[in-house]
Amino acid sequence: MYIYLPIKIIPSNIADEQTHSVFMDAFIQNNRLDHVSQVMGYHPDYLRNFLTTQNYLLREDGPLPYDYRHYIAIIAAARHHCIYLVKLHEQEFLLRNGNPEWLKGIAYAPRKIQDLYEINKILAHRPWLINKEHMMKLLKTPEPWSLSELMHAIILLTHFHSLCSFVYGCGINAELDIDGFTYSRSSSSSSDTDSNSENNEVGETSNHSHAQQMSRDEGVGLEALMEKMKKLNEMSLEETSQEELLKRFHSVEHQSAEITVPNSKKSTPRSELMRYVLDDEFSYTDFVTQDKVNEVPTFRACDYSWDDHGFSLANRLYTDIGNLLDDKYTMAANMTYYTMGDNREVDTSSFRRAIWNYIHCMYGIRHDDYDYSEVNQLLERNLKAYIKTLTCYPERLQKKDYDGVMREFKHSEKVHVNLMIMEARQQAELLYALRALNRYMT
Ligand SMILES: CC(C)C[C@H](N)C(=O)O
Repeated sequence: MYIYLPIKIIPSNIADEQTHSVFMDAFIQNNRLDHVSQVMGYHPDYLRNFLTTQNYLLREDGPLPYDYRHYIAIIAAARHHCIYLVKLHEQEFLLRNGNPEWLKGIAYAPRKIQDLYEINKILAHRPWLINKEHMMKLLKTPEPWSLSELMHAIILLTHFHSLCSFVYGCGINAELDIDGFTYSRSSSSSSDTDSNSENNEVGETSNHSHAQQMSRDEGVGLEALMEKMKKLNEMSLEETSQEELLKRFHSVEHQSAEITVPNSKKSTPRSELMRYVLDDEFSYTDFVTQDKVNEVPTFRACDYSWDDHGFSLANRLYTDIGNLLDDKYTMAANMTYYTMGDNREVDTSSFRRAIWNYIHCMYGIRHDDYDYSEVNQLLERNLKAYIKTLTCYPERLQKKDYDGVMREFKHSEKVHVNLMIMEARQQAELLYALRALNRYMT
C-alpha cells in the first residue's frame, strides 16, 4: 500500500498567527491536531470553513445520533479503501458509545444503516445513477429514514467520499496513536518520502529549477500556461452558438474518457476495510461510456443548480447546512493569492474555473454558460489525468503522480488544487442526490 506524506506539515509553533488560531480551534474540536487539519493549514481561511462544517456534521445538534454519524463516515471512506479515515472514525464511534459489534462489519450494523449502502456505493462512484426510487426505498420501509435524517446521511456520505480524495492527494497517513494502525510502505515509497522531506523545508520550497527544466522539455511550462490565461482573460466574449458550446463540452467529455487510470496496487485491500465494503468491483465508469440502454442525460446545471435549488433544499431539511456548505464551496472556488509558482499578481480565475468545471464534466454535469475549450487550453493531459485519478479513483494515486504533476507549483498550491477537487466532487455528488430527493418530494 502506498501511504506517504509528501507535504511537510506546518509545525504549529512557526505557523503565522491566523493559522495558529485555527489550529487551536481544530485541537479543541478534535482533541488532536489531525493531519488533515495540519495540511489544510496552508489555507487557514478555508480550514476554518471546513472545520466548522465538519464539526457541525459530526458533533453539533442534528437529525442523526452521534454513533450513526461516525459509522456513516466509516462506510463512506471504506468505499475508497481509506484506512486513515476508517480508523479515525472507528475510534470516534467508540468514544460516542457506539456498539463495538458494528465494527465487525456492515453486516453487524442495524438494518437501517445497511439500507443506506446502495446510495453510498452509487454516490461514491456513479452519482448520476441516483434516482427518486432510491430515495423512496429509504423513506418508505419498515424502518424508514426521515427526510432530515436522510439529508444528514447524504451530506456525510458525500463529505467523506470527497475527503478521501483530499487524503490521498496529500498523502496523509495516520497519527501514531490511532489504534490498530500499522502500515507497510514499499521500499521505493519510503525512500521517496525520505528524500522528499530533505528537500522540503517547511514544505514550501519546490524543486523549481529541475521542474522548470523538465516542463520546458515537455513544452508545458508555467510560463506557457500563464500566457494562455492572460489571452483568455483579455479575449472579449465572442458569440459562440449553443450548439458549438455543447460540442466543446462533449469533446472534453470524450477526451476525458480516453484517459485510463491504471490500478497498479499490488496488495489487496485489508480485511479490516473490506468488512465495510459490499460490491467492491463497483467503481467509476466514464459518464460518456454508459450503456446506451439506461443512458442518463447530461445534467444541466441551469436546470438544477446549487445556488438556486440545492442550497435551499439542504437548508430546509437540515437547518443551516446549506449556508455552511455554501460558504465552503464559495471559499474553495474563489480563494486566490494571485500567485502561481514564483509569479505574483496573476489572475488565476480561468485556471481554477477550468479545474472545477472539468470535475463536474466527468460526472456529466454541464454549465452551459461555460466554454469548455478553456479546459483543453489550460489543463494539460498530465494534469487532467491527475484530476481524474484523484476525483474518481483516489485510492489509485501514487506519490509519483503527485510529484509529476504541476511541477512548478508550490506545495501549498498543490494542496489548493486538491481542495478544489474535493469540493467540486462533493458538490457534484450532492447535486445528483438533492435533485433525486427533490423529484421524490414533488
Ligand atoms: C492553484 C493555484 C494555482 C492557485 C493560485 N496560487 C492562486 O492564488 O490563485
